[in-house]
Amino acid sequence: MGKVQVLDHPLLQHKLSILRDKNTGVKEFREIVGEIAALMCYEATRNLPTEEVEIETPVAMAKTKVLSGKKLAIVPILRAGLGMVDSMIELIPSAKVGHIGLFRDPETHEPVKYYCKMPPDISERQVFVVDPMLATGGSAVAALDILKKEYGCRYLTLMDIIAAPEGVKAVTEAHPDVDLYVAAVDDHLNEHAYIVPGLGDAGDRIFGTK
Ligand SMILES: O=P(O)(O)OC[C@H]1O[C@H](OP(=O)(O)OP(=O)(O)O)[C@H](O)[C@@H]1O
Ligand SMILES: O=c1cc[nH]c(=O)[nH]1
Ligand SMILES: [Mg+2]
Repeated sequence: MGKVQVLDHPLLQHKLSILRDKNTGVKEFREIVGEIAALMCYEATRNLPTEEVEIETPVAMAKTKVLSGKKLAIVPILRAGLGMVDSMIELIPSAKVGHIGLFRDPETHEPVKYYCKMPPDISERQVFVVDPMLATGGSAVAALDILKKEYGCRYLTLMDIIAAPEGVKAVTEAHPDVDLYVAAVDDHLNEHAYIVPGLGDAGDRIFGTK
């Protein structure tokens, strides 16, 4: 069973409150999504393997650590997941980026796939799938299905800023091997499958499309 970790660091909770505020404008919303993604990435990469290397500092020889193990990839679920990518790449500059385009059908709330492009060696990489919102879980489950079944990915982590309990349940049942990192688990979904209290439509607030 993958672990579900709710990252309740005070900095994350503070920034999340700004995102939730309906008066927060596009510029600040976008900046804070990036800041939250960086803080979450810091925690989600905590257990990456390291190896010892020897280097020469200006003062002496030193045995120090560098990242080892699998190469990394970041896979945003379009559109809203794009808002999390840049700040993560700043922390992990060697990561490759794949894209999965999914939108929720407004009537059925089922995910509809419209785009997919992955680095050629994605199956060998440790993949971080990112999206600000985990509502019904349909989009995240579909993205993880695509990565496993169509691309042979085996090492997957999911990062969402806000989750609904329904989404956490759907992902952990469909993909029990995948670790899930969220900054908050909210109360419930409303009749439009929006997270309550949530922050509204993350994609629209990042890109100013409403
Ligand atoms: O858990 P679910 O019920 O599937 O809902 C979550 C999905 O909905 C949002 O995307 P949306 O469909 O609004 O597309 P967008 O990012 O292009 O706005 C969000 O960014 C997730 O991808
Ligand atoms: O609350 C929600 C649910 C799905 N997608 C969003 O952007 N927000
Ligand atoms: Mg949207």
